[in-house]
Amino acid sequence: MKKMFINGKWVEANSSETRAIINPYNQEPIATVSEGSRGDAKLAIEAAQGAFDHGEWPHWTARDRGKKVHKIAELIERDHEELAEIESLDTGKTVIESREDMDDIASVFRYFAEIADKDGGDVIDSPIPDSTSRVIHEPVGVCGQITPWNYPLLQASWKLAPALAAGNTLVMKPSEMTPLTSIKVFELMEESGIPVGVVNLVLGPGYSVGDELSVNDNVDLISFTGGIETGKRIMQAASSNVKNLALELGGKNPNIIFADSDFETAVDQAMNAVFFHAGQICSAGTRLIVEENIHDEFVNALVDRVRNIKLGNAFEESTQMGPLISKEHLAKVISYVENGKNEGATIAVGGQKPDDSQLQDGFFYLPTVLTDCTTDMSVVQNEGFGPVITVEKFSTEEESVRLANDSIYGLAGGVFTNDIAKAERCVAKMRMGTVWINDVNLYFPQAPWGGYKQSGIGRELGKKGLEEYQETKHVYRNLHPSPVSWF
Ligand SMILES: NC(=O)c1ccc[n+]([C@@H]2O[C@H](COP(=O)([O-])OP(=O)(O)OC[C@H]3O[C@@H](n4cnc5c(N)ncnc54)[C@H](O)[C@@H]3O)[C@@H](O)[C@H]2O)c1
Ligand SMILES: C[N+](C)(C)CC=O
Repeated sequence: MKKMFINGKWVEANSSETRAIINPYNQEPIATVSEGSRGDAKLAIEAAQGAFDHGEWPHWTARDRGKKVHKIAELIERDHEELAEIESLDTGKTVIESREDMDDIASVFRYFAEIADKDGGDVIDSPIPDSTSRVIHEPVGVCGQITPWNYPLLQASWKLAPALAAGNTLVMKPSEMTPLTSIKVFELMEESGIPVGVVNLVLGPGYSVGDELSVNDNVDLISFTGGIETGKRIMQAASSNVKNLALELGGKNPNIIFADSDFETAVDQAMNAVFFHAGQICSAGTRLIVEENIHDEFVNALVDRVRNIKLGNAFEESTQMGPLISKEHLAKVISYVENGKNEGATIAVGGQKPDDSQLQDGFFYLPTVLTDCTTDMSVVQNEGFGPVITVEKFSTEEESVRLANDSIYGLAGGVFTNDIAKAERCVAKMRMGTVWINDVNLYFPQAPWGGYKQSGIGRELGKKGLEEYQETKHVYRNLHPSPVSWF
């Protein structure tokens, strides 16, 4: 049985409760893990608080913290294949995708290890004679970190690496559905020799463990990645002690396809945008906005290729798309497409579970293209988080951007055109945290990631990703102290 990591020890839940973790490809159990509760979260917060208030970690030099974060990267690189296999068993995503995730994860630890000691603060030109003024960075304190099931370890790495590089202590709660790679990385962090109490892992549900991290007065920062409704609840809970707050929420991401784009590339990337990991990606390009004079040709080419996507077991080389995460999520995707149909969308391909007898034990849904879509439809406005793409038409550049921005979300989007001036005009008007020109779904540690509008607050990755985990202190020094004699 897999346990939780609290104050340097692997422990069972106080209640002794457990949870079975299943493979979404065939519903077979792959592990049993401890199921923590509010009391376990409180113990972990106490441990993190002790390590912050009385431990050595926040006082290590940034260079030494960087070395430790490099060590964690080295251990992840050593166990790369094992981690990738666990991630695929747990999520159903192809092992090729999981291997790429593990490369990205090691790079994230390397990046924050590198920049840990690169910004020692600023010297200010003080406007007051005979004084000095400087700005320094300090860790925020105890960080609560809550992660989703779709990219379990990748999203964890975006939180763990900067929090550690900045000198914080932390309690992480992974999704109850996919905790296995997070457990393994906590084993690696223990092996790296990180001081006791600095990193703590509590497993269990959001309503108890996640809520305790959000509401507890001894947590100084809550960093959450997940759905918009949960994000709103966490924001309210975090007001209890005015916590620092970082929210990475959902997206309903448009790709604008102009007639002058490279046709084959645009069709190919429209598929990459949405069918990786069966569309269970926050930045999945689930909305195609296609110039009307190529609309029909584009849809035909897309549908021809979508028909041939191979569904299957994550571990077979020929598999291009795995299952959805759970029975409940499959039911949500089915009803999402049904709603689209009822609102007038046409199913050009897909729109049902596969017939293939080999896929009946998994939570599979066929890659789906919905045409005749308009911006007011729920399938165009709501995040479905499945392998479903909607197609809308536009006739002018101005209209394409207006449609793209017609959303409560603002996570990411794309523009496909060979007219670079046109692309830049669109980019300037698109209200999204990331815009790709002639590409989709790219992210790397050097560039910040996050959303406009209801897609979130704050940024992960890049220099800003470290700053989320730092307080800023102004230090003013009077070089000639003497009475002011005001009173
Ligand atoms: N913006 C990004 O970078 C990004 C990245 C990955 C996923 N996401 C989003 O995540 C969502 C899918 O993930 P999900 O279904 O796991 O999301 P979710 O909101 O259901 O759960 C996310 C995490 O929050 C916990 N949680 C649930 N209720 C809670 C509560 N009341 N208090 C505290 N924690 C609680 C869950 O246990 C889980 O660990 C999608 O909307 C997707 O777009 C966003
Ligand atoms: C942020 N990203 C793209 C890695 C995963 C989103 O679900």
